[in-house]
Amino acid sequence: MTDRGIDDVRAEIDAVDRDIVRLIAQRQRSVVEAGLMKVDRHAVRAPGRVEQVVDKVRTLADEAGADPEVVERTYRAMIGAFIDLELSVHERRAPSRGDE
Ligand SMILES: O=C(O)C(=O)C[C@]1(C(=O)O)C=C[C@@H](O)C=C1
Repeated sequence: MTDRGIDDVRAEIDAVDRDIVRLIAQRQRSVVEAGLMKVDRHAVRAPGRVEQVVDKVRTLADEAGADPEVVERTYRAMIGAFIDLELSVHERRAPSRGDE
């Protein structure tokens, strides 16, 4: 038997969430910088790069003892949100001519 209760486990989850959000903020700064370097909306979406990232994090998940399926789905959702952010940053820098 353990003395740990649900509050202890949730405190641990909350601490992990603080780390995750801090790392998402760090990742966001790099993603926005990458978006500013790209020439058009297709380059922002970079579908080949998305698959590379997903392959890489599935391997990292295996090594770390995380479920690769959970990690892949988390990353696809996160990258989708980052693509929207990059597109809005890109659009503000170079308003679309509607032909991309
Ligand atoms: O690697 C890039 O080019 C990025 O902009 C980063 C990132 C990502 O979040 O991983 C975001 C948008 C692209 O679709 C591909 C990958």
